Amino acid sequence: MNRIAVIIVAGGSGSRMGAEVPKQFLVLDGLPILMHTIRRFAETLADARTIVVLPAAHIGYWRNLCREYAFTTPHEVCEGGATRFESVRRGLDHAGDAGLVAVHDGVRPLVGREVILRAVRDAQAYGAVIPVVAPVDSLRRIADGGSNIVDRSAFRIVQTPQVFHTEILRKAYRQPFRDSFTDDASVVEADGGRIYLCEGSYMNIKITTPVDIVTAEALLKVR
Ligand SMILES: Nc1ccn([C@@H]2O[C@H](COP(=O)(O)OP(=O)(O)OP(=O)(O)O)[C@@H](O)[C@H]2O)c(=O)n1
Ligand SMILES: C[C@](O)(CO)[C@H](O)COP(=O)(O)O
Repeated sequence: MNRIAVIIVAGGSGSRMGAEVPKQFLVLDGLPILMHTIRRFAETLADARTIVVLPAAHIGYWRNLCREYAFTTPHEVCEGGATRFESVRRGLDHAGDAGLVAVHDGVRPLVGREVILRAVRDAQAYGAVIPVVAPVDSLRRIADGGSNIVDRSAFRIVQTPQVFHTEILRKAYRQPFRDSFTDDASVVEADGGRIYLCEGSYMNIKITTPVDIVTAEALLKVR
């Protein structure tokens, strides 16, 4: 396997969660969310270099949390930016000479070993791989003051880790930011890259609003 760098982006403010601290620091089953996430990768990719991107104002807070929870899983810390795009770009500066880079949301603490290994294996072959799941609800497009049903089989819900050959991701992240860059795949695609899909997991939720905390607590019990 190529050497791999894991960039865990946790530089956001968690505005939709509305908590007193950014959601990545909230405690889930006795441990801050971000520590669950880092552990999942350390357990699965023991030799990977792990870079954790944090809000500049919370780096000291994180170091205190690590002491408080006696969290010793190895990781490097770097300062994030105003957007996820900027945070990933800064994380990439720390990826060194790894052949592959996996970018994962710090707020997806339930990511499983199978999804991580599948994305990494497929990225070695295809260069740019993202995990997805099929929507389980009906979908409607809002248009012209009304809405129309769309064919849900034509859509997939996108997750992380998104894994790339490092040179593909580095080149893509030299582009100027666009509002359409919601994930790493959108950045690579805008640079002319082709994105391959692999199977994600319905367990791999992104903690975004308070209800996700309740869901994640429940899911942790069944793992
Ligand atoms: N400037 C930013 C914004 C987001 N992220 C990270 O990208 C991931 C996915 O973003 P999201 O769920 O939108 O997190 P927030 O931006 O923190 O949430 P919100 O949009 O509700 O403010 C999170 O792990 C978040 O910390 C980041 O590293 N740097
Ligand atoms: C990267 C991501 O988690 C893939 O689903 C998602 O695009 C992040 O979106 P958000 O707007 O930052 O919540």
